[in-house]
Amino acid sequence: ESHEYDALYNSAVEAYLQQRWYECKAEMENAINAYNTLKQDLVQCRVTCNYITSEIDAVQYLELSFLDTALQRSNCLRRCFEKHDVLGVSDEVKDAFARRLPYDYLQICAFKTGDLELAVSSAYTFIVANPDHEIMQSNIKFYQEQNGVDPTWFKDLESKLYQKYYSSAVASYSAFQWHDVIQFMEEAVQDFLQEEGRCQRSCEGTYDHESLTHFYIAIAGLNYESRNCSTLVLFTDHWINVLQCQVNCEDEISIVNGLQIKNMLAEMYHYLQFAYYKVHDLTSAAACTETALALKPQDEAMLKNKAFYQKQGMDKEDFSTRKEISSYIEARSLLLSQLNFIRTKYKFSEADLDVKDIEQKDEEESPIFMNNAGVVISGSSYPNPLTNASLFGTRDSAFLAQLGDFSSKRGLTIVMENEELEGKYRVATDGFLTSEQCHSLMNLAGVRATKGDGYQNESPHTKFEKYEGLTINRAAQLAIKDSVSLTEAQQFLNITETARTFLETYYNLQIPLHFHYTHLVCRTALSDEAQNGRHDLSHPVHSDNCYMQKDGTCLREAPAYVQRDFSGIIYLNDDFEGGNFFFANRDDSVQKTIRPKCGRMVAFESSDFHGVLPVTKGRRCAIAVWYTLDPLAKEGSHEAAQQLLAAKVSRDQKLANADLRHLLNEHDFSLVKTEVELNGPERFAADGILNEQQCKALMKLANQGAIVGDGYNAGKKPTAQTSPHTNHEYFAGLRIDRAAELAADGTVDASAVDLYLNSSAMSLDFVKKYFDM
Ligand SMILES: O=C(O)CCC(=O)C(=O)O
Ligand SMILES: [Fe+2]
Repeated sequence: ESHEYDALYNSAVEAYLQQRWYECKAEMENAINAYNTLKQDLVQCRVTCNYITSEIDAVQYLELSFLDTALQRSNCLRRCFEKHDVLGVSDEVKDAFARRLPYDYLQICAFKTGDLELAVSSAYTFIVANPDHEIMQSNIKFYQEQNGVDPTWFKDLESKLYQKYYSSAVASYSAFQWHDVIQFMEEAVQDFLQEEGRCQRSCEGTYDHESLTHFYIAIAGLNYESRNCSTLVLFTDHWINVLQCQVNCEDEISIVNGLQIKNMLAEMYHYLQFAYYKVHDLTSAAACTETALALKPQDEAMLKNKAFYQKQGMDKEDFSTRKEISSYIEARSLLLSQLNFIRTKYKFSEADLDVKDIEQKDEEESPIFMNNAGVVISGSSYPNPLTNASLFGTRDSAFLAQLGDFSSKRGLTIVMENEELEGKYRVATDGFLTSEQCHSLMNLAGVRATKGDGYQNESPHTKFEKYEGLTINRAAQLAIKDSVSLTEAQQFLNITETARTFLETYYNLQIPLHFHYTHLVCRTALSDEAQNGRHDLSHPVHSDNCYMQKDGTCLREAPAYVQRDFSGIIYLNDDFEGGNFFFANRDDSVQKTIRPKCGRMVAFESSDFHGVLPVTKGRRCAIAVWYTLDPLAKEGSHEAAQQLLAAKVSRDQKLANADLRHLLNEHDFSLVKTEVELNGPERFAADGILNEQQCKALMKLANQGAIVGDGYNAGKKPTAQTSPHTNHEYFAGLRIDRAAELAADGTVDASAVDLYLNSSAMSLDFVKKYFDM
């Protein structure tokens, strides 16, 4: 059956499809209004029913009294939802609204009916949530170029109050309207906090309908001793999701005009303290400074401000965190500790439970290792580009054929994919290298991987292994100096390029994938005796683009390499013990291991938790490549290395010419740059054509014989003009024929003129030989 809200939306879409523009416009506006009211009702129900659970203490989660309360709450919600008919909307329609699709339709229908203002704001509202939508981008451009379009029409119709206030406050700040900054920003703060509360209420959503009632009924029917354990795990999983969603709320809403604002709350108090200072309200300024610090401790600017206000005579009492924020922080830390509690306390029972998750862990010993990347940084995360669905093409038969073709042409075999590797974007592929190639790359690593390149000689991860690293750039540098073989360095580059194009193809990416960083790494076990008492990993569980938190989440924020989207590790050997790669669970335990072998690549989303089991015997080598979708973040050195090697090839080709080689050797000339480095055909740079002494002699010749205009005003008398190019310089020349005349009448040194003649002849010879003429 079709629900009321679905019907409204679908009928508007239908009108659009049938080009009934006026109806489309009216109905879509209706649907949008109805949906917004619905969202408010939904939150209101949760607020109303929430008091029932609000008293629950974390420890009570296991108690029956909690289940009792939960059941009451569930009933309250159900009554409220029924009253407002808030369940009457399908997931598809919910999704459409979440993606702001209605504004895409509304934009067209409004335009067709001549309502340019609504068309413009709809387009803008849509692009705010879909910034990469190309068609809408060009629509926006089109509207910008239309006559009679008012710039204020480009506004976000879905923008929340706090977003409007925030924008107004920032605009007032730019206009030095301090009182307005205060007024708007104070409103923005209040509404931000309310919105954060609404967001938290919506997090409780996923379970409210359908399964929630069943679930609570199921749980309430059991007594404490005989409770069904898998139901409890189900419940725990759900509750973790809810808490996690609530923890994320702050970041989730820290967006203005489609832009993520880092530490938005702290930022607001930053504006406030400044505005209060400007209106000479130092007490409020001090309080806002302290509040900003409570939200973002160690903020340098704010610490300086505090010192400044102290100097202005503000006392300790003046620096008190504002009440709304102290309670906000308190509530937030309670949330975090609940999340932590439920994650750790509930885990213990899992060992006794017969659930799928646990069975898998038994395949492999699953040691719990400490992760040493527990850096906690507050603030908002780097947005994950992979959430943009339009990034990936459809995996239809045409695509599969193309992938098959690509793989077979290069001798690649996909051996394990998402399903088997239990994740998203995970793939293991064999055949990237032949055993000769593996050999020669291991040789490259062995001969030249040096201390300080990529990593130190000592492993950054464990004292039980030695660590060698070689970056792509250094490999190229070494090849230039003939310290390593050019072919090996080229292989290093080529293999990463093949891997890159493979992943671009495999993921069916609609935009290019770039290198972010590349290096070759070998881990070697120290002696057998040295392995005694070893309990650590070769590479502790980590993520390649974010910081793992104690609570199992991951903070994608600098200084983590936030731009990394995919990781690919290409293995060079398997004749070592231990050293399996593994994907990790959120508690650092092993989820799935993969045995390295020559030519095998394992690729995954960089945020995935993973690590390397201890290498207990032998040497394990791999090429690690990180990729980014952000063209601005692409690895400069990868291209530089490619250039260097190409330059080397081109130079080697030139030097294959024996005449040129001879000339270079004979005169101590050196070829510095060729066409490749100079970015164009028939160009070169060479050193050593003249030595220092010769340069001095020619400079002296110029000083004695050069005159204004010579060479440029040939045949004419020197003019008053100082330089043919600029009025700010004196420009003098000495043609070779006039130099000869001057030598003949003794005005200049004849040997210098000889040198002038010889060196130009030499350069002619060089040019002829270089270009093989
Ligand atoms: O060598 C491996 O298998 C993984 C290495 C890794 O995860 C890393 O370097 O970030
Ligand atoms: Fe990694």
